[in-house]
Amino acid sequence: MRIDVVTIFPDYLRPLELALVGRAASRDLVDIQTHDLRAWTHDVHRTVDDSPYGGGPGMVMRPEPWDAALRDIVARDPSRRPRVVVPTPAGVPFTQSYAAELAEQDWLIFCCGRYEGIDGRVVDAWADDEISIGDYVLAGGEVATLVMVEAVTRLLPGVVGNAESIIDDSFAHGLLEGPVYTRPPVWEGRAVPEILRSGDHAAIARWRREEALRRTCRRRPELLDRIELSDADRAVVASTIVAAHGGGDDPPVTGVEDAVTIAERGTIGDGPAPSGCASSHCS
Ligand SMILES: C[S@@+](CC[C@H](N)C(=O)[O-])C[C@H]1O[C@@H](n2cnc3c(N)ncnc32)[C@H](O)[C@@H]1O
Repeated sequence: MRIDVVTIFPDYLRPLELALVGRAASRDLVDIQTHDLRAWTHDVHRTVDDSPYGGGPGMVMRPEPWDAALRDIVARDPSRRPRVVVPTPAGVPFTQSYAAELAEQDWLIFCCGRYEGIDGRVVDAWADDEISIGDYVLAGGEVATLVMVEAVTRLLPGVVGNAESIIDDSFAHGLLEGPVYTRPPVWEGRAVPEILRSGDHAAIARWRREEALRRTCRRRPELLDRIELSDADRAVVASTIVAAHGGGDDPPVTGVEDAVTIAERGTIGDGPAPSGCASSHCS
């Protein structure tokens, strides 16, 4: 995959030279090029912004340098058509499935806005995607691009050594991943759940599924509404909700719809663990 990033702060993208993404680049699994938008300006001050039409605070990035930069970069490989991504808090939420979709492309260009953002006309002319990494406002698109490039790159074939770890990640099956443990077996008086040391792989898989369901139910119950749940899954969800209510006065819970309803009422939280849960995170 080829990735181009256009920014007025190329040094901000230097983390892409490090760790997993840096290693992927050095192994030619991804080719990442960073470009300084100011290279496509023609005035002595290398101006990329101007005041907003209609008044108001801040500055807006002018369309001409963006258009010139994108034309130039695209012309470097006429045989391919890139997918152009503009990070913006006003965009569509970035998710794991969005990352997977972008990982299918063979060329991505990220356009890092600054100030009040990029002139809407050049966004309309070029952007295939306008993506938000969350409901908060950053100072620029560089950090959002780092987030997206890392999430996409680790899905490229060969990048993550043990590809199975990707398969079990949070969101891969629509659930949050449960807690994980390593040696020592007891740390500061806290023991690793016995089941994980049992060698019974079927029981371990079941336990992990249940932990994932409990955690998702407590922290992101709306995710449960988007996936198929077996009867066994539903029983885990129901017991989690009952436990979160102290096993108490609420009517019996029959399914995910109830979980979501209760969650929407704001009455479910990281409450007490369902009985039988061995994880320290559940106690
Ligand atoms: C200060 S923000 C502009 C915010 C803009 N006035 C708005 O409210 O939508 C400057 C740049 O940071 C980037 N940015 C800020 N928050 C972001 C987010 N949550 N997701 C993606 N990009 C973001 C975008 O590139 C944006 O153009």
